[in-house]
Amino acid sequence: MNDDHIPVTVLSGSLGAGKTTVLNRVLTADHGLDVAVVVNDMGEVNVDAEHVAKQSDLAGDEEIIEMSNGCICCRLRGDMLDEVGRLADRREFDYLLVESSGISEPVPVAQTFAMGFEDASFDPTGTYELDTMVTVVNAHSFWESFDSGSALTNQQLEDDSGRVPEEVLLDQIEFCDVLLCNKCDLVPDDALEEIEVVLERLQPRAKIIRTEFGDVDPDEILGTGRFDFQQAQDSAGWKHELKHDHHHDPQEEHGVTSFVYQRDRPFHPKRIATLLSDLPDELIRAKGFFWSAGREDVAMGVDKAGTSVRAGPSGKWLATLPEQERKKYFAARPGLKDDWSDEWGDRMTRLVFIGREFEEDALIERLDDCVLTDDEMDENWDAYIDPFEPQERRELALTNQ
Ligand SMILES: Nc1nc2c(ncn2[C@@H]2O[C@H](COP(=O)(O)OP(=O)(O)OP(=O)(O)O)[C@@H](O)[C@H]2O)c(=O)[nH]1
Repeated sequence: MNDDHIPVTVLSGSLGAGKTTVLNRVLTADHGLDVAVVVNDMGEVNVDAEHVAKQSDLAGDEEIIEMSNGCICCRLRGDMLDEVGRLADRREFDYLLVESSGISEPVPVAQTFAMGFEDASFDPTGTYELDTMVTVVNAHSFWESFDSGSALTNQQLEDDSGRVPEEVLLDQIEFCDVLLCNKCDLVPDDALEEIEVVLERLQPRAKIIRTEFGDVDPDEILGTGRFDFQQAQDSAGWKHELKHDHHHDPQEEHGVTSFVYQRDRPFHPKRIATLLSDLPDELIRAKGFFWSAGREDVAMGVDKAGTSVRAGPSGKWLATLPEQERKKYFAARPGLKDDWSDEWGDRMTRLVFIGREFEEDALIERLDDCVLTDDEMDENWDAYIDPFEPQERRELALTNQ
């Protein structure tokens, strides 16, 4: 921690998860810090900021900056920096707490503080230091979504990039240092254990803390020094499982299962597209890439968050790169070569599935039915219709709602 930098904690979490409640708790707690606050509301009126000011009974010299009519992860990125730059000029506070809107993507918000933003007049890197990324999870709606076997949230708002709340919530969970499992009073204890297992599977690095009405010890979210951009970026459970694909056997705990599906033969494009549009509802997360026969140029990415499924071209196979470039790539990433095949290079399938009470054997069998048969291996794959790349769009969003 740089002593002359102002530490920053960012609170994320879906709408109504309890971010403002946590913020108020922290502002009224006795931690000896002068905290300045940025509150990002999406609505016309800055309800939260008014609420915070009222509830926390802030003295006139405390600072609350309201950012509304846009999201600090996209449209208001530069504006937020201008504001915190002005704040820093006065330096009458020693901690900055940011409540992002429910639909803010955490990565760009973190990047804004950790690396600055090209369009902004203020460069935060000499003044601020990102200390802790906190995600508040609404345990009650998270749990209900399990039981309904469907969405992780039932809000239908899309953010500016057209992503649905479930995808954003998963980003918020997968990219954070501390997870506050809030509204625990509304959920029975055994369900809480299950929720924790799911959260751990999705995000093994984060510290998980159960809260009711945001009753967290401020030390758990202020001045923790836990944030590390690279670690946060690499910390998603699915990345962890892919990288340490030590266990292809399903890992089961409290009915929560995760496993890596890996095959070196391609899928039949039509069959895998059909399967991807009909994945079990109990699957909370699917992520990774696969080889679709006929697409020896690009890997297909899969991203399932709750009910939303996206599948489409996600990057060239390394095997398509010129020898020199490929060598450089491998040199920088030892260990990557382990899976290389003489015939097909890195063309292969590696998919991580995380779900609750779903029948993994049945899913594995269905996936295996999508893999090319011996006869199909000898066919002309170019004749297959590619459902993953329609004319106008590079990405096909398969949404099975
Ligand atoms: N039962 C229960 N209610 C809670 C808890 N935490 C917060 N609430 C209530 O849930 C509602 C939403 O809480 P907020 O703190 O405003 O949530 P938020 O995440 O800031 O919401 P947005 O700013 O709209 O995204 C409020 O009515 C809170 O009083 C909790 O642990 N249990």
